[in-house]
Amino acid sequence: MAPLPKDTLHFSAEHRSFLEPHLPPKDLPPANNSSFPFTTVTFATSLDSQLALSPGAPTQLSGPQSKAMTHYLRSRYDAILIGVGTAAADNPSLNCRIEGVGGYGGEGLEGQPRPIIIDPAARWDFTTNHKIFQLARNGQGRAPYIITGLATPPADKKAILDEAGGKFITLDIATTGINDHKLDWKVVLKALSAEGLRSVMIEGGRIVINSLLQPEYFSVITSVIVTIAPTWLGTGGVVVSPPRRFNDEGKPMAAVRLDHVEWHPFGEDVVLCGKVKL
Ligand SMILES: NC(=O)C1=CN([C@@H]2O[C@H](COP(=O)(O)OP(=O)(O)OC[C@H]3O[C@@H](n4cnc5c(N)ncnc54)[C@H](OP(=O)(O)O)[C@@H]3O)[C@@H](O)[C@H]2O)C=CC1
Ligand SMILES: Nc1nc(O)c(N)c(N[C@@H]2O[C@H](COP(=O)(O)O)[C@@H](O)[C@H]2O)n1
Repeated sequence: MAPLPKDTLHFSAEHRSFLEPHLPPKDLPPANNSSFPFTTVTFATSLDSQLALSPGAPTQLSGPQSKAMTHYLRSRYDAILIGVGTAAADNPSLNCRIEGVGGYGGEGLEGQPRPIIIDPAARWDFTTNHKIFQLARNGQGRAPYIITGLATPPADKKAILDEAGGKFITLDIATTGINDHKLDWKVVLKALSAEGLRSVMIEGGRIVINSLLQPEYFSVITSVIVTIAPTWLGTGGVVVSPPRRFNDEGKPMAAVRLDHVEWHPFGEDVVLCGKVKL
């Protein structure tokens, strides 16, 4: 057997049962054009609700145990979704590095999620040297699908995607001003189902999460899994804080609340699982 890659991660069986009620069932039926995928919003945050020190500064919040948990999650979803801000800032791998999945001791690409990047104006400036494409070439991850509003995306980028096994998916976008593109998340999720993707974990960043955690989308969020790291990043970071809501009398109320909540310690971090309270 070929040696495992050096960055292979391990996640012990004893922690898996805690997560199970919040994950897609292993026997999910095939997706179809009118279904929504099993959708989990999942990210790592600081105690001051920040994803990173700044949009251009990749910030390790998860400790080793919760990082392994995130990779176990990646093995359980058909797709993993981020915004172009994250793609541009982090040059992420967006693969699963848990022992036993494809490229890490397993067969083919089994257990590797499809990366989805929300890029309405096709501004992500990628080359074949970006990690995601290197991993796809090495058989350690899948090539991305990029969701855009452009009917004709740039030919050079399309060629890179085609060669790697990825593609652009064009959707209708409401444009409300320069650099202000708004995709309807229900349209995005249905488009993933139409691609046969039955489940998706949405990792971030801030704009993605804050736009998704709004009442019109509560019904399509199946679960929420948040890693909380014992650190304050301080002012000026990338903050998760969805828009404030107001009740019928115009009084402010919480933007979102979770119920069916469970907490689990992973090393120095704690992982919160729950459902959006409707
Ligand atoms: N700690 C963690 O778990 C995670 C941390 N991060 C961090 O988050 C930061 C990036 O966050 P951020 O800058 O907010 O970027 P995002 O990844 O949220 O991407 C934002 C961009 O994606 C497009 N987009 C997102 N939502 C929509 C929508 N509903 N409709 C249309 N377009 C949309 C827009 O592109 P356009 O501007 O072209 O219109 C928008 O500017 C990075 O620092 C990264 O490290 C990211 C993920 C997880
Ligand atoms: N779970 C989690 N913990 C952190 O501390 C993080 N910074 C992130 N970031 C997300 O993971 C992506 C990087 O993934 P790869 O290791 O490159 O596969 C990053 O782009 C964020 O989406 N997540």
